[in-house]
Amino acid sequence: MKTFTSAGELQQVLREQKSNQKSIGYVATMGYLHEGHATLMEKARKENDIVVLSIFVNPLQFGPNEDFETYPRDLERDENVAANAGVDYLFYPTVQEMYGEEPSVKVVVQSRTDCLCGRKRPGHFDGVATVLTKFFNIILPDRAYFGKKDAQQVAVIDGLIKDFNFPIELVAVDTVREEDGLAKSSRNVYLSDGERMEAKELYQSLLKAAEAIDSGERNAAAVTALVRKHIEAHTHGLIDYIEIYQYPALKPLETLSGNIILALAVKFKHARLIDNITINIK
Ligand SMILES: Nc1ncnc2c1ncn2[C@@H]1O[C@H](COP(=O)(O)OP(=O)(O)OP(=O)(O)O)[C@@H](O)[C@H]1O
Ligand SMILES: CC(C)(CO)[C@@H](O)C(=O)[O-]
Ligand code: BAL
Repeated sequence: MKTFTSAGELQQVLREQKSNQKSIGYVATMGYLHEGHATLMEKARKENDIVVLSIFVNPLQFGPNEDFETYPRDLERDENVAANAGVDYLFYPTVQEMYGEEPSVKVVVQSRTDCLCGRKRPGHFDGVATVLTKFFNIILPDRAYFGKKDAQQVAVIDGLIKDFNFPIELVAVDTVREEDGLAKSSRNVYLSDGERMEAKELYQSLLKAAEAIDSGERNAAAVTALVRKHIEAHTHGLIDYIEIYQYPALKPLETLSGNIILALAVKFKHARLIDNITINIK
């Protein structure tokens, strides 16, 4: 595996690979890699000639009171995980390399952002879309791999790829979980032991809701109330949102039908966790 910090140098190497008809799979991350990330890389490894991984904690997608400064970082450890997962090229740019003194252009996402994390983190998806536009242009991937844990992000990137005509196949990968069901996340490292025990209840609450839906519950408010009650009873976390939408359109619905997403965000002391399930109601 070769690590690049220069966009120009990586771009040159990848353009040569493309001219040799090599297919390129791309995994975008903010680092502090875990098995969720490894699953994306391994899938990219199976489906492409070349695998590129980026590690970049993107300041544009963090709000002023969020955890940009304290986001966990460990390049040496990440290089090992990436090499073991079969990554060929690791791109690890500085903020200066990506944006210079100040970005002069940004991408604004116009739809699917007035709910969930888009509403709670104003400007977040503009930052995500801006940095991915740059990465897509630098890397020119054939396929790009993203996790369904960030389901709203997948929906927004789908729009970005279609609207800007990127010739990229978006591959959405199922959420990888700990044994007790907690979605793997770089931010889990900031949970105290007590919070870590409680955090498994997030997924349990979603499973409980899925059971209720399976048994015939079709009222969206009743389902979110059930999830709220479970989380309040079993954790000290602060609920940021529990919402249900059509997926991937992210349009509201009162009576459940078709493809839906039930998503939540809960704040613990030093970590805000998200999770979701999607269900196809026949
Ligand atoms: N548990 C997981 N299963 C599958 N994909 C995941 C998982 N966690 C993260 N990903 C995906 O990995 C990519 C990079 O995500 P990122 O680096 O933000 O990791 P993260 O663990 O989600 O971090 P955080 O939860 O702290 O935001 C995204 O496409 C994300 O959806
Ligand atoms: C896609 C991404 C790497 C863009 O910074 C980030 O939002 C993430 O890690 O999901
Ligand atoms: N996986 C989402 C990146 C973020 O929390 O900013």
